Amino acid sequence: MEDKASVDLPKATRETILKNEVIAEGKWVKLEETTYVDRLGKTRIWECIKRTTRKEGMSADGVAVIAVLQRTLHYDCIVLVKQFRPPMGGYCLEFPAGLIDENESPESAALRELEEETGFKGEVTECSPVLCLDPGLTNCTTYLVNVAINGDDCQNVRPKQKPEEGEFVEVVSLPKNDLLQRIEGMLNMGEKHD
Ligand SMILES: Nc1nc(=O)[nH]c2c1ncn2[C@H]1C[C@H](O)[C@@H](COP(=O)(O)OP(=O)(O)O)O1
Repeated sequence: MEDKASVDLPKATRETILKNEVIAEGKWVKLEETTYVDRLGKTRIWECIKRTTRKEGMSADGVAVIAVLQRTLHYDCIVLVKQFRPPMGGYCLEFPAGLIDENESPESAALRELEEETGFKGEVTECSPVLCLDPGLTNCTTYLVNVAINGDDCQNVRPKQKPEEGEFVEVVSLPKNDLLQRIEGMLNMGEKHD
């Protein structure tokens, strides 16, 4: 019998980028129009936001740090930061994060950003592959870096933040198990219960 779908559908080709045109550029980000050919051979345009800070050869723009604060006789806590985010017009609770400096490894960037934003010194336990967070909008990429903080260590007993100019960060530590339960609850939200 004839396979009708393969007769009716135009032949698919691989998508190709033709050009990137900068429409507007600021100090930190730029708006580009990307002209590409879709899988059916049609030429299309996509509006993209890119960071200006991405240098040639950099594997990702930034790091986000999943930091677990471990202390004797305390529940393990995830260290988060709360700060005003102008694009959101409000406060956001986030993993400590920041841009990777030139020639800096994701692990070093993670430990540096964690210390700057929270004062805690930690040890990297794992690093993710490069992740894209909003690929329909931006080519911005990040590593998720797991860090363990020994809260009993004297250098972590009274952590002192090292904020950059204009950076105002509040540290919020939440019990790891509570957070995991919440996430698990959210993942189960769509499931049927008897
Ligand atoms: N999109 C941005 N607009 C700005 O006006 N300024 C920005 C943007 N992204 C980063 N920055 C500035 C703010 C800081 O001075 C530096 C470094 O930021 P970093 O701490 O590495 O990252 P964030 O945690 O996302 O601020 O860049």
